[in-house]
Amino acid sequence: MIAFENVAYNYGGGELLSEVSLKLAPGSFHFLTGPSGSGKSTFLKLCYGELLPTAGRLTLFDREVRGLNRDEIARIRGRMGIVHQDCQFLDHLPMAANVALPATVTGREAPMQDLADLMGWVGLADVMQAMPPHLSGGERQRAALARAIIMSPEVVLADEPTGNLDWDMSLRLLQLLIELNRMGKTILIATHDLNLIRTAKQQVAARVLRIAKRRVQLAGADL
Ligand SMILES: Nc1ncnc2c1ncn2[C@@H]1O[C@H](COP(=O)(O)OP(=O)(O)OP(=O)(O)O)[C@@H](O)[C@H]1O
Repeated sequence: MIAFENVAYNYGGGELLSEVSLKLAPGSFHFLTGPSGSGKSTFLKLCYGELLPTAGRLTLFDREVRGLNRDEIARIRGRMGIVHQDCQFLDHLPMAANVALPATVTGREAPMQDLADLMGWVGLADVMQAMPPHLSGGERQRAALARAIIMSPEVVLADEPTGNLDWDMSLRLLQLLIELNRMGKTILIATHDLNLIRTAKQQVAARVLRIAKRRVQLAGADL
């Protein structure tokens, strides 16, 4: 589904990631961890085609990304749901409209009932008509997850989705991601919260990728 073969990435100041070779299989659950600045967001951006490798071969849904045109990359990205580190919303639109935006902009408007079901699933049924500035951090993160999955992606990539949340809210968000995985979605979460990883591993066969010294490698069972 996502396959790195000897991939490197370099923003121009020397290699940030080197010799990355790994595969994310369909239905798998991965965490990505590593120190601040080690390249977690960069790795995720490679996974969704925002950045292209500066060396090596990266395959997304069986397509080598280098050589794809913008439309082809956009189609691949349409099969992925991305929860960004800073979940931004359009402040002049109610939450339901914000969540529905990926559907609206592609002209495939989500049926109102589907939208209501999705908002209910993330626990935001009561704030569908609220404006974004009135939401708490936890509500915003759950709305960002809802927005990421409204187009039924096969893969969900989340960049520090619990970064600003308290533990209870982090667990709630984790639970939603575990449920998505049980529905068959491939999940990759960048986080430096080891407690979150340990908690998840009690419930799913999550594997942990760790970035260290520019390499991305499977961490041992010590986590
Ligand atoms: N567009 C860019 N141009 C140049 N350097 C960049 C760019 N984006 C990120 N970097 C640098 O690449 C390194 C890795 O950044 P990245 O955001 O991938 O790390 P991270 O592990 O996600 O960090 P954090 O945990 O703090 O979010 C950092 O040193 C950062 O300054």
